[in-house]
Amino acid sequence: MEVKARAPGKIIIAGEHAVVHGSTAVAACIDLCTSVSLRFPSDSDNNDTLKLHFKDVALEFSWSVGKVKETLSHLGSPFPSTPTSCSVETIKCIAVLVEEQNIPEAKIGLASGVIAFLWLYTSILGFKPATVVVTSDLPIGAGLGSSAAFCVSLTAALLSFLDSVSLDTNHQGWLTFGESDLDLLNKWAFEGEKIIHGKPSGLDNTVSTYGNIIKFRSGKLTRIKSNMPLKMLITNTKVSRNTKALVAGVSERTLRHPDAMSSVFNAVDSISKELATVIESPTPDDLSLTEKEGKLEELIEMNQGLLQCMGVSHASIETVLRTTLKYKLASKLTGAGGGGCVLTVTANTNSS
Ligand SMILES: Nc1ncnc2c1ncn2[C@@H]1O[C@H](COP(=O)(O)OP(=O)(O)OP(=O)(O)O)[C@@H](O)[C@H]1O
Ligand SMILES: C[C@@](O)(CCO)CC(=O)[O-]
Ligand SMILES: [Mg+2]
Repeated sequence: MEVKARAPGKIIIAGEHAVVHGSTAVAACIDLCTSVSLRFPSDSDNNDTLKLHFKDVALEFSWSVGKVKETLSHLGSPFPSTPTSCSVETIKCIAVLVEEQNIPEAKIGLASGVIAFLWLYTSILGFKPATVVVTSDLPIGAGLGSSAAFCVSLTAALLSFLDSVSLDTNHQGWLTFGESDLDLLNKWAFEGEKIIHGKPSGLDNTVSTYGNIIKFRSGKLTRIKSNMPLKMLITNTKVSRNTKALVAGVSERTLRHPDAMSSVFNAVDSISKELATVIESPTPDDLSLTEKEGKLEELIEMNQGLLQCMGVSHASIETVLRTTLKYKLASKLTGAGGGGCVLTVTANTNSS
């Protein structure tokens, strides 16, 4: 039996990093997805292996299910309906299973994704042999939420085997989860993100799980209905970075300058809220569209300035900003920054 699940990546239109510290953020999913296929061997295969294949980075892992069980069975897995954090001790136990796989030094950054896989797999399905294959349209580690899309698509594939989860409505040939199951999916995916990111806000997994455009603050999402066309260009600087390290860097700066950083986070909160209002408000004519686009561009520029204050911009991002400014286009980094992707508003009525 084989199941295939997919989940989208995202752009953060406003509020990254500040959202980790309690500010509002606005994010939208994009039509680039990560897909996970999960296949159980037939009884006649007499197979005792759990295999994981990261196709995009050409890495294959395999474990004897007996060995995985020996390492983790004391936890009482599976506990699929109880999204549970992976403790530091358990991460250490799983890390031993990952170290045995001898990941080449150049790809060692992917190890946290493998730990997240083993935690989600064993917590939801227990100790069963299977082959899991991961492929993605998304650049990995570039700010478009590849880690969240991985956690959400993997969790969706795993949960689809539970009797309690009902998959019904057909959406473009894919079955979807019902509202209460989406909540379970999102909570488990968040546990995976915690292993990869350290201290995620939950924004990325939430927008990947629920889709469309959302406003998000302190773990709570509000769906947004856009009342204007939103045209954005995404530029990948191809400078690789690591979200966990960037988030930790902002927290350290916050410890050094608590008052100043608190003002920065408050300003971002106001920007995200105003941006959401602009997107949602009615656009009766071309004149109001031009006015709204102007506001959107200004808010994007202001958010970028504050991201610079947080210390997460990068020379490669500044180069894209200077280039788009030549064409009077507003840009900001999207995701964790430090390289990765830049978002540019390409307004409909901008003729310059
Ligand atoms: N297709 C994939 N194959 C294997 N591992 C993946 C894949 N997609 C994501 N990952 C895991 O996610 C990690 C990248 O996550 P990271 O949070 O640093 O970047 P991102 O999610 O792309 O950007 P951001 O968090 O800023 O949106 C990788 O190191 C790997 O562990
Ligand atoms: C940098 C950050 O705000 C977004 C990463 O896409 C981290 C998070 O919200 O978890
Ligand atoms: Mg990520």
